[in-house]
Amino acid sequence: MNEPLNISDTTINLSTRTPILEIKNLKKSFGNKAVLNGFNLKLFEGENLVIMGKSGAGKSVMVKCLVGLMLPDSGSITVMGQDINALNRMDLDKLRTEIGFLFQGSALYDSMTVRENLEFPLRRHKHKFGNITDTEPLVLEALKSVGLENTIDLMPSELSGGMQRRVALARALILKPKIILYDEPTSGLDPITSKEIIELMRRVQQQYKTSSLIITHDVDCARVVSERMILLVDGVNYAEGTFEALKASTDKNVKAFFK
Ligand SMILES: Nc1ncnc2c1ncn2[C@@H]1O[C@H](COP(=O)(O)OP(=O)(O)OP(=O)(O)O)[C@@H](O)[C@H]1O
Repeated sequence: MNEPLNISDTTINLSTRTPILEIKNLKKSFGNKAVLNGFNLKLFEGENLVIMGKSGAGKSVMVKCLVGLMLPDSGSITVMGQDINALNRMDLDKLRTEIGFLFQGSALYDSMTVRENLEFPLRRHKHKFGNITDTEPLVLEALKSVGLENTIDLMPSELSGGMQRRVALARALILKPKIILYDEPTSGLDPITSKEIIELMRRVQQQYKTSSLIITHDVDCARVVSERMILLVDGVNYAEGTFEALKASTDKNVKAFFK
């Protein structure tokens, strides 16, 4: 296994921290095309970890393996100490409530109000909070954390693209996950709305004390939200370090990310 280029930064000390999510030696090929070639990752409690990779580098394949939508050829994924490939459906479903997702297309259900969209995960994962008869306080709390409590009875079509993404984040937060997985959280948004989402991601982390895995192409987003970054090149974690340390690197593959 190749060691990643460790662009060290003395301001972060990882040895004292516990990984909440760990990917070990993940491999996935399609035919004779190796997409993930022994990818490793540790997400520590309370950190914002950004993964950057060029288009086609295998970020989506990695996310699909992580959420159980795709089986890796080999390697392991451990979430809160549990190997996800060893879990039965029920236990996997339970564990999924500890991970909130904000995907690119984070589609809200068009035919449901904002309230109903947020109630959906509460009803689906009853085991987490029990059978809640009054969902309104939880719905309002989640909407408040994204600054949109006044949209509770609106339809998604009445919201701007940025507001829809914030509601989708509220829907991810309502189950109080320990980990949030953001896949291209700013894609398709104008620069001002992107900035709002980026600020919100920082606030959410402080308020909910989540650990976040953020997959993005957006260098600005990476600069603002990342505590640490991993650059995915040729199916492996090519380089790791803080944004500033990586940006200062003279390695040509690393420099290519910051042009
Ligand atoms: N189901 C599949 N069958 C065959 N090849 C696939 C499949 N899924 C992904 N690939 C291939 O794996 C490679 C990595 O794809 P992936 O979607 O993970 O890239 P990415 O890093 O997410 O790119 P982007 O930033 O453009 O979304 C691509 O070459 C893609 O064609």
